Amino acid sequence: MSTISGHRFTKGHGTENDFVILPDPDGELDLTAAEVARICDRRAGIGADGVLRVVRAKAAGLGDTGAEWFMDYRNADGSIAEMCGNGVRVFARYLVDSGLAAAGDLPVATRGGVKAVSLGAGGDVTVDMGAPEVFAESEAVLGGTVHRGLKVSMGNPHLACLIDHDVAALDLTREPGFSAADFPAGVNIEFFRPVGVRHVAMRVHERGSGETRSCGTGAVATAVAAATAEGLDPLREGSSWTVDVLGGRVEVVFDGTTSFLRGPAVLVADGVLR
Ligand SMILES: N[C@@H](CCC[C@H](N)C(=O)O)C(=O)O
Repeated sequence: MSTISGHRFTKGHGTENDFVILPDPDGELDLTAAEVARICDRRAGIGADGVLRVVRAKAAGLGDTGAEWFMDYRNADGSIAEMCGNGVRVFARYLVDSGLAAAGDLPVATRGGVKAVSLGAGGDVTVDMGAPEVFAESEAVLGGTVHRGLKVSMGNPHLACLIDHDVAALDLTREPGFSAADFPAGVNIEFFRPVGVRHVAMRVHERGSGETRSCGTGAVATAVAAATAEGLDPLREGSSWTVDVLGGRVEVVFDGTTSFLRGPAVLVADGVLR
């Protein structure tokens, strides 16, 4: 197994949820949590919310999933997560821009299942995020205030809390409190407020990464909670949502069967790790 020293990387982001992309087609990189944390360090490293290791599904030991590529996603603290909605869009952009896949429709294997990603002629990338799993309500505690929220799984765990004031006023420098009984593996916590018709503003504290400027799975979980708060059933009724995040805007569509996430995915730099 090789070390990461001398390894090539690409930096990219989706609405400023940023990632270091490590190409490892043959699965030779034995990436440790400490190495990921060092890469993601914003002062001593390159800086990112997470790492996307690009590995052939076969080399990752996956059976026949129908996807040639596996997104090995890691949070900034080195922990592993099942899914990353912005990450998989940036991952697909990387595959296409580096000639590893053709534009159009592209299946990508993740720990949360195979996701169908499509890259059109413009800069936006859309991913079929699958049907959200909706559970009961739970609570987050922020600055001594208890916020009720909806527990949603997008492959990874979310608690989406509707609040009644501007999301800009929130202090997310520290992890909000949550029920360890409801979320034994930790949770990504979204706070959102309606700002228009089927249009919400959201901020997020991500498990393993802290506050980020966007979260794709979180945007879908938020749209689920916003639709539910309006008396809609996002699993059965179609609706489209605009989600404003600190790093821009993404769109979420429910078609009665599945959910789609659309937004920009941008590559900004290439380099070599020392
Ligand atoms: N930013 C991602 C989610 C990344 C994983 C998350 N921090 C977790 O631990 O579940 C997204 O765009 O979905």
